[in-house]
Amino acid sequence: MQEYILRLCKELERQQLWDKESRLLLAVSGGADSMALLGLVQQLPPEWQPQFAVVHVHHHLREESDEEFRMVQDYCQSQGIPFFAEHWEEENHPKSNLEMAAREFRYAFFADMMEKWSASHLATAHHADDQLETILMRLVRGSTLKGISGIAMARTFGRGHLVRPLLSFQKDELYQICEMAGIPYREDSTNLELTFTRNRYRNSIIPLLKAENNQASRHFGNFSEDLQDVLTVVQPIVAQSFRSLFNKVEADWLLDLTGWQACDDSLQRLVLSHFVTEQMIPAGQDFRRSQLTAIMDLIENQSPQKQISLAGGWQARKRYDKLTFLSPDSVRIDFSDFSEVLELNKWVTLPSHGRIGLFHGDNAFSKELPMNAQIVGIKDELALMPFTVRSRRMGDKIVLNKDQPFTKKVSRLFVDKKIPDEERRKACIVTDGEGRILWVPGYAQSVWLSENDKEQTRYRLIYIK
Ligand SMILES: Nc1ncnc2c1ncn2[C@@H]1O[C@H](COP(=O)(O)OP(=O)(O)OP(=O)(O)O)[C@@H](O)[C@H]1O
Repeated sequence: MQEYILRLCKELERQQLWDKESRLLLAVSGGADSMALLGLVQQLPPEWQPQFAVVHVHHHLREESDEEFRMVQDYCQSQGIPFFAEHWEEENHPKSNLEMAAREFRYAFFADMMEKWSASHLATAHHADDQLETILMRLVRGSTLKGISGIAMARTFGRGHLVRPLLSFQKDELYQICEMAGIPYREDSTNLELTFTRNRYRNSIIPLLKAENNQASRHFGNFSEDLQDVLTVVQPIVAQSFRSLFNKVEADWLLDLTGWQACDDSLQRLVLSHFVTEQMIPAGQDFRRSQLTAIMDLIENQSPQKQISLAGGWQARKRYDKLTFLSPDSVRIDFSDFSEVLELNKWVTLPSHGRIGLFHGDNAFSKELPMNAQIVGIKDELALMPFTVRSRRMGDKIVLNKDQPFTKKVSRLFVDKKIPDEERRKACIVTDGEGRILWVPGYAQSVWLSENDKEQTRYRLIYIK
């Protein structure tokens, strides 16, 4: 045990994670990892032991959660360690993206507790095997440079710092620490329940890598540190270019493309990566590299006016020599003046959500469309090119019903269908060359559209939400 404690002290010194004046919150789930962290911190020599308390989130996801909660609580009570817990009640669980929501809830509580307890540091028990999995998963699915550098040993969080003192410890060693120090733990089932992809890596892929070289996780850890070192050194140069090229306008960011073109290609990519990881996505979350490529493509695209949707509700809008990154809040408002002509065989990304396209009437590629694709045929003889997709405007009217056509205000249509306000704002309108409203995708079809999408028409419109 002494050997492990010394190792932790060395790590604290090397990385300057905390000192005895710090106030430390330990995130303890009840698994071997975080219980080992707690055990180690308890046994730190006085020069490295800060004041500490335990924070725990009861997720109410599994029956065992109760047992874990009680075990951590009882252990803290018996050791005289302050213990703070929060419940994520079942009625607050979302239907999808449970893992992400659980994580957000957890970290919001941790940040809140840092305020309340005046903590300077929060420590989680991420270890070398977590690091290996994270880097591998991010490399495989495509991530930014910062993303593939893995879990950082320390970063700013809440009113202080989030630290991971066990990143150089292997999972097996954490089990050993619990056994040696007689610390109770429950099998880490949080992940088993929540992260299916991670589990595939953990159970199938990582064992193969470790069979190849049992020091694999240590080597990934070294790689992570090396890459983070490189990024730290390069960072000031990139940040300086970023400041000279990007301007913040309220919640949005403006990029001057003239200055951008004068910049070296490699620096462009680094600056963009810096922008998305530092400004667009919440700290600690990963960003797909394909998003970076999409932005580069938009910049280099011949067309002077174009816009694309990005992760997290952001939009990139190109207007000649300016590229605006619209924040999710601005996107909601900005949709009010959106208008784009539909070109044959091309998708237009809608600022609110989804995409819409104009295609030939044959059913050639219907098979490749997602299940939620909505397809309508345009009656050949009636609607006139060019077709446009735009946001709603005051006074928009649509002609409904084939047998007895009648005109209806689009706003009335939403009222009748009891569509919530935020949905109404996102709705789009397709018009023909005469400005007649053909379609309000998802809500109403005019008499200019065929009743049946199987009917032969020259053109079809496809909307994918
Ligand atoms: N319910 C919980 N209560 C307190 N701390 C927790 C809880 N769940 C996880 N933690 C902390 O977070 C660490 C990482 O846990 P886990 O791997 O389950 O989370 P994760 O979602 O993968 O983390 P991250 O998204 O931060 O990488 C644990 O070792 C522990 O310190």
